[in-house]
Amino acid sequence: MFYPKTPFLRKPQLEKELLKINVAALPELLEWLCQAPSLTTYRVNTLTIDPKDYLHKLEQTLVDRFGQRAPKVFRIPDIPEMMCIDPFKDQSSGKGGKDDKCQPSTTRREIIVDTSCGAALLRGSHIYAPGVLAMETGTQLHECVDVYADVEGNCKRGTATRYESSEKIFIGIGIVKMQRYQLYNNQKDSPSGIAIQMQSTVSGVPSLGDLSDAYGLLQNLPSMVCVRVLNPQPGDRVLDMCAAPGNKTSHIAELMRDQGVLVALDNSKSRIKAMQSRIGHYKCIQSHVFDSTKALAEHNDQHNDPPFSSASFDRILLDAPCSGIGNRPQLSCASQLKTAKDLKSYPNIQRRLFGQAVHLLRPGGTLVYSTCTVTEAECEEIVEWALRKFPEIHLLDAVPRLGHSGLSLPNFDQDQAKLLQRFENLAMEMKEKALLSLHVCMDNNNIEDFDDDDDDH
Ligand SMILES: C[S@@+](CC[C@H](N)C(=O)[O-])C[C@H]1O[C@@H](n2cnc3c(N)ncnc32)[C@H](O)[C@@H]1O
Repeated sequence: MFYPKTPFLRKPQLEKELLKINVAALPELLEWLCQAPSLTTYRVNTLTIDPKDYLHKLEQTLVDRFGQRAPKVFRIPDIPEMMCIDPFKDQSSGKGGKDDKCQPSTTRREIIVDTSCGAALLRGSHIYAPGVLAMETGTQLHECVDVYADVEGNCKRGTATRYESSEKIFIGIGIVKMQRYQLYNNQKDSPSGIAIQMQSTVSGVPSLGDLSDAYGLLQNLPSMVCVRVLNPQPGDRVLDMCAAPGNKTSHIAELMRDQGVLVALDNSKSRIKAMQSRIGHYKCIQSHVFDSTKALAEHNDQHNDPPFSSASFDRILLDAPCSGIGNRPQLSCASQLKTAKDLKSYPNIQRRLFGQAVHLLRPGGTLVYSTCTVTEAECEEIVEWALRKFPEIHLLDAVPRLGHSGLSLPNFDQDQAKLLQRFENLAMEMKEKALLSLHVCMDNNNIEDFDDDDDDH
């Protein structure tokens, strides 16, 4: 059964480039990137529900769906708003996020999806109507089908015959909820709704669909750690420099108990618009379409709208645009990465954003820098550059600590690297970590009016 060992199967040039700029990109890392994390995590909106009540609600949903085989839900003290579902917890079989019982059958008909849909299925999603690339003629309602992802990208939407390819990835087994005529024959309206309800996948992650609602949001563990490291408090003045779609923004607002000012910037008009419709009800959030590389005003007048005066924020989150290679599983490489030039373009914008953040942070404030990628150039090298460029800042331990240390570099020793967090595991023993991310806590404390009472860390 074919399963990729690198996300760069179709882009070997890019893989070569990555290996050049990232010594950590060993074959194990590439293989790990192709695999889905086994942990599913929800963040509870603590302004609308008590996490204990949400836990019971989630447990009930799992029992209704899976009966006695329902996976365990658990919480950890450091992030009480996080619910973790791990099908392999306390089990000796299926270790490492793989369900060996989920196998294809020559007697079942096939459904083909693209690799981004395939990745979502491995994390527990169902297949929605627009995602079905191929369904064989004669496929019946409620029929059990094998689902494959097309790595080559050659399968045309509406294909009615079996799609032959040596590089199609078996994803799992599903039940048909929509037939061909519903998917492809309707000229007027584009089809919507669940077309194939997944029963099981090779990742072993329960096929629950997305249970996000007003009480809980499907969100990866490192994203939650990131906001917990920022440690926003009610009444703070916080800047989220690259905010859309606003998943970390709403977490910050909830930890602030919706009290204080949370400025959310993003340079994408459509993404800010979508974010406003989702989280516009928080009183503390002020969102703007704005280029954060220009967020610092030339003159220090009072500014309510961007650009802002220097030292005007207690805490800043810089969740930077990045190459996105750490978003697992990567069945074929991140859609924003087309060429080696794309890969090399990110450190430049990350440095420009970082420079603005340092000036906007008040003395004694906290800055968290995070990415969802693995390259040293976008992670440790950015931190090493910032420490050299801005002697007024220094690293603080990123707590709570659920990831590993960062990587040490020639000018960035192990003691410094230990203060960072990297959610990546080359030894493969911690597959539950969702995506890769790196956090830097900064505290520019050598400025004269440093407030000693502010004991953030
Ligand atoms: C990693 S995503 C942010 C995800 C978000 N923090 C969350 O948790 O939901 C990076 C965002 O940076 C935005 N972006 C890219 N360049 C920017 C810039 N110069 N100024 C502001 N936002 C920018 C992109 O539009 C994108 O929405």
